[in-house]
Amino acid sequence: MVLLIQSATSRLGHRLSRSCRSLCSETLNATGHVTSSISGDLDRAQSYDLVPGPKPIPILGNTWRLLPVIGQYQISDVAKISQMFYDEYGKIVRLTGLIGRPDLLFVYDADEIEKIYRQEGPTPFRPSMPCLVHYKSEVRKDFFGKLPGVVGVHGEPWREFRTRVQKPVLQPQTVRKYIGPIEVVTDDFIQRIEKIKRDDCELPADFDNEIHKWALECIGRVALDVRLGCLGDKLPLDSEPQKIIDAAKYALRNVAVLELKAPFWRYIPTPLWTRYVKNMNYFIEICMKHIDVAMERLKTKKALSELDLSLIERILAKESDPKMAYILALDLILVGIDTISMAVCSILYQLAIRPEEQEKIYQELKMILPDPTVSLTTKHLDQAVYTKAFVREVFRVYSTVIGNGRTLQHDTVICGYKIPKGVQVVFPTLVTGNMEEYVTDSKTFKPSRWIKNDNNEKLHPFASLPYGYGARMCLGRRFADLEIQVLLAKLIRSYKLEYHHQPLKYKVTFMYAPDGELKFKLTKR
Ligand code: HEM
Repeated sequence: MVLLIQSATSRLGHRLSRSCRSLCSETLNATGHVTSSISGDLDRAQSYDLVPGPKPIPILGNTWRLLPVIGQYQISDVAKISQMFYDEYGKIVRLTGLIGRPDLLFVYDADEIEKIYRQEGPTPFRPSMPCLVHYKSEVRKDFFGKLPGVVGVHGEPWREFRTRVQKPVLQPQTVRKYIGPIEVVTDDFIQRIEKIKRDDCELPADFDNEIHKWALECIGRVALDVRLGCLGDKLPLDSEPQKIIDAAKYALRNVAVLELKAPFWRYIPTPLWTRYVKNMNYFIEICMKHIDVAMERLKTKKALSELDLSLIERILAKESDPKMAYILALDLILVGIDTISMAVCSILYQLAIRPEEQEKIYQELKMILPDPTVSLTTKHLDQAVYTKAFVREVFRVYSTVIGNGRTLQHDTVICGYKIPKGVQVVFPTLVTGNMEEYVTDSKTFKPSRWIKNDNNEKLHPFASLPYGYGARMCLGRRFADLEIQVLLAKLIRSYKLEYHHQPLKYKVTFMYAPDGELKFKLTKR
């Protein structure tokens, strides 16, 4: 998934002097707190043109900085660029001259971020996934029609679709029903780990691919009511699971390129774009096939109450048109694989390089699950308080989705500047979550900060929002939390995780995750 940040990547070629830093930070440096307000007087606000930021070059604007060959910078620099913007220009930074898209405005002020989120209205507009928007609204308009889902959809069609699916997807009772199924998938994953592990207990260099398959298998269980079979041994090349793995891998590797580089596919169907469309068509085919089977099953199922049904069965039972279920499944699959698998790569890496933290988690799990073979329940997961705090701290320090954003739907005062409607505001969570001003002792990795905060330590609620905020907040967050908790409860309760190679750097491919071979050593406890 690509929440905004996207083309924000335009690279900074030049430096601005300190005198050009934004109003917000100037005010903050002088007084210790921010005085501007988005609800401030539009007439008295400073002109938008005065917002600091890198200057575009003629014709190519700022997009050139990502062009192959002449561009000096890579997609992987996004996180660095985001920090650089703040260091160079202050708390509000404007990036103009991006070909084929509106200006981007980076806001590094948690108070202003809070105000923007809180006044976003009933149909927040998150600028994201331009490829998917084009695919849904132009290429396959015939299929998506008037209710094209939630991802890449805005205004009333988004609100109506989200309202119709939100309750079952977010209801704790529905999500809880998946502890068992996700545990079964995770047991299979652990069995597979045992098979691929070398004699010295080291996992293969491409272990991230295995995590990806586990995420695919989990999402198949949630969104399609099916075991896709991605964790099987020696899958034939033309088997359905292998084809799904390839399609998901293709999306992971190429969508960032399509979306973050100059958007030529908007004007001509480049080979990469043609393959993208083929891939998406394949995902639709898979969703339709499995949901049609679920529908047939539902016809003969005797459910006493709504809660006896699976997520997809609940949607199917309520909607006259199965298309709602097809499209929901597609949306969940599209954003529910890379997010979770990259988050898990990051969490496992952090566990492996922080043995003391891992030991605390192991002790907690050992206490909750004296017998590691018992089936997990909600009660077990609720008790894993330190484990959850660890995950939350990984999200603060290494936010998997490095930022979120909104397209302004009316003129707004931000940090004392009058920002016109239509500008895309970026909230760089990765930077704000690590700012001392908002988080006490921000450079220290400290899970306990999420458990009790009785030392008056600062933890601004809008500095680190891994799942976004408000009406558009992550629809899959309860499933994401559940999948991560089940995996950690199973893996860390029974294995010691280590990493004995060169430290890995984090980089953005699509998500923010460690870059390199995850050759963990996994020893049975
Ligand atoms: C750790 C993993 C994940 C992270 C960090 C994450 C993060 C996010 C964020 C930041 C947003 C944007 C929210 C906003 O605009 O305020 C989002 C949206 C969304 N996420 Fe997740 N997500 C994760 C996993 C998942 C999973 C597993 C699913 C599916 C089962 C999912 C489904 C969605 C959907 C459908 C949206 C779009 C919601 C809408 O626009 O109405 N996410 N996610």
